[in-house]
Amino acid sequence: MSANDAAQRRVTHEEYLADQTPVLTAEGMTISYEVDPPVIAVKDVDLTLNRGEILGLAGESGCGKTTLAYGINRLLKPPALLRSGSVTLHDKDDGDIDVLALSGDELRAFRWDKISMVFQGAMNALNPVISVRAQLFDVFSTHRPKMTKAEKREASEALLRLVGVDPDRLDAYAHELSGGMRQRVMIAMALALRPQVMIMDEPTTALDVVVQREILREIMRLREQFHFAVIFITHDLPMLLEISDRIAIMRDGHIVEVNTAENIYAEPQHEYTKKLLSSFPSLFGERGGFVRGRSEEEQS
Ligand SMILES: Nc1ncnc2c1ncn2[C@@H]1O[C@H](COP(=O)(O)OP(=O)(O)OP(=O)(O)O)[C@@H](O)[C@H]1O
Repeated sequence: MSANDAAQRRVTHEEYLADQTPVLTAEGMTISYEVDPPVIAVKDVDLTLNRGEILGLAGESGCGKTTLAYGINRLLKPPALLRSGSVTLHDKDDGDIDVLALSGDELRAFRWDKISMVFQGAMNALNPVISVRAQLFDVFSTHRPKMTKAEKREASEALLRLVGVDPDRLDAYAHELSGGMRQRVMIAMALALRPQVMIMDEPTTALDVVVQREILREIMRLREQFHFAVIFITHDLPMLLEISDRIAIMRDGHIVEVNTAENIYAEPQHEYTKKLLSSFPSLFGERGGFVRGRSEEEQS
């Protein structure tokens, strides 16, 4: 094989995985909604997230993506019920943590610190009547009680700068911010304690395309800087192909295929993946490259 061939050869999923270290493993996850009749939303799902990796979770509305994410982060509320499964965080400091065994206080300490979540529609997650400052301070007060007020202010300002929000917005309330800014503030909160895993559930879906792309770029840049891993949930497969290292395709509660983004695009194995890909005609034109690779100027 020539050097050129080797450079161009796509790696197989196995080759890709051989270079990776898992940060989160979920096994045998089955989650139901105990209504009449019960809805089994997630069916015997296994999912491994590697350190520093962006794993896209794609699939059409109602296939169980959000339910799986909530199950992994212990956010399920009745009538949702985790019927079976295990979730292990392979913590870089404390070794393996059995997430499902954490008690109330342990769980509060764990969330945001080890795994944080950016929800669909930040307006629901941010409290509209409390200032951005108070919400960021609250994360620090709960998890880093020794921090002084000055340290919290400094850290909060630095976080806002990181996500491209002017620190003078600290005194603003969520309802005074644009949708894009709210989502950035949410990302800042999720980054506050430098978690090893971030779960992002449709974090940019409600935003216009320009703001969406800006925020995706920020997420990619921050990931390079802080090496967190991301489970990125969306039904927008073209976007996932741009930003993800690997993609898991979910359908009707099952993960039907997982592979590197390149292999999912070039050699989809499952019929449903093929169908999903073909439902985005734009994929068969020139691919975007808007987040990775080319700069704005090069694209224009
Ligand atoms: N509270 C509930 N009671 C009963 N069924 C529910 C409830 N919440 C969700 N479901 C069902 O569980 C299944 C999975 O829903 P889920 O929200 O996880 O899907 P999703 O892939 O995240 O969809 P979307 O992209 O629309 O958010 C769906 O069939 C949904 O109707």
